[in-house]
Amino acid sequence: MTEKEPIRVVVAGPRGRMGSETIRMIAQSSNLTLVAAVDHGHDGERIEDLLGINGLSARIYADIDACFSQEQPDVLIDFTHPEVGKRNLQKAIDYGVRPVIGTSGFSNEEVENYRNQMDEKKLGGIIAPNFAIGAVLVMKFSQMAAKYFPDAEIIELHHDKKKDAPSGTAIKTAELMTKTRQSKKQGAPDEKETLAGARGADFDGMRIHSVRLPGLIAHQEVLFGGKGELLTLRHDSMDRTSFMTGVHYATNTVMNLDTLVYGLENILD
Ligand SMILES: NC(=O)C1=CN([C@@H]2O[C@H](COP(=O)(O)OP(=O)(O)OC[C@H]3O[C@@H](n4cnc5c(N)ncnc54)[C@H](OP(=O)(O)O)[C@@H]3O)[C@@H](O)[C@H]2O)C=CC1
Ligand SMILES: O=C(O)C1=N[C@H](C(=O)O)C[C@H](O)C1
Repeated sequence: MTEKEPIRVVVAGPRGRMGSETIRMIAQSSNLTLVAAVDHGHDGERIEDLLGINGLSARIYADIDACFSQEQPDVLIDFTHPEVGKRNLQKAIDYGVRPVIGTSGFSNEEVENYRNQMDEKKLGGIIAPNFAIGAVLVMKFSQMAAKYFPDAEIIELHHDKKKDAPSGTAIKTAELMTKTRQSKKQGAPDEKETLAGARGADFDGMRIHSVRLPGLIAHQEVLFGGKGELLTLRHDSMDRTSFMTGVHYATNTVMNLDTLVYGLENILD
């Protein structure tokens, strides 16, 4: 019996909170192999020297074109910054590398554009605003609940190094809720903010609030109010390992896809 070749993975953002956790996950995986990393500095260095993980001799490239043409990876995993993630995804499509994108900041129009390009090439990939299984379940449960409770508010809470607000997860949750929630402007019709921003961001009349504090990792609460009752859905990522089951699963799954999927919920059984 022949052993299956491991999936050849490149990670963009290897020094980051998520990129470094992803590299630790790959190092422990029996069917993934890290062939290189893409960083905007540290060109030519080795991952083991950069992260202190013994035995990971994968090279770091500052130039993604050089990385893809020399290493010929199967999959790119990207945890960088919104603008960088978009550039890297486009490069992955150009080189026929399957993208697994965790970086936030993609609009529906952008996803559609990348999907059209990938459909033409029959290239599999995923953009997932959140790879934690519990967070994905909160999104799905919120979609169910919004049908019965159109009055809802999302509170997302993150560490104070996070660059974007609201979180990609909160936006995706709100988008899923619009599939079942009757559109309405919430709160008193004549409500007035005496301090700008007090009522949070407006998404189809529903409010999203972003909390940023040291000590937090990634958390989300969705509150649904009805006559005499309140339903609260909450998920907490206590540690970035919470995202790794989803990243590993997505990396395996994109090998058998021929389109771009938006959201981990679309590939879970
Ligand atoms: N989908 C999911 O489940 C999750 C998604 N995220 C998202 O992932 C992204 C990264 O988060 P996080 O790891 O916390 O952020 P970090 O800031 O810790 O990491 C981002 C890394 O990308 C590096 N970087 C910047 N430019 C480039 C470039 N051109 N090429 C390669 N690397 C580059 C940064 O380097 P430098 O600091 O030198 O600029 C940094 O090391 C965010 O968008 C976040 O919202 C986060 C957690 C879970
Ligand atoms: O920046 C983070 O940390 C996270 N970002 C993602 C998002 O914007 O939703 C996923 C998770 O919430 C952690």
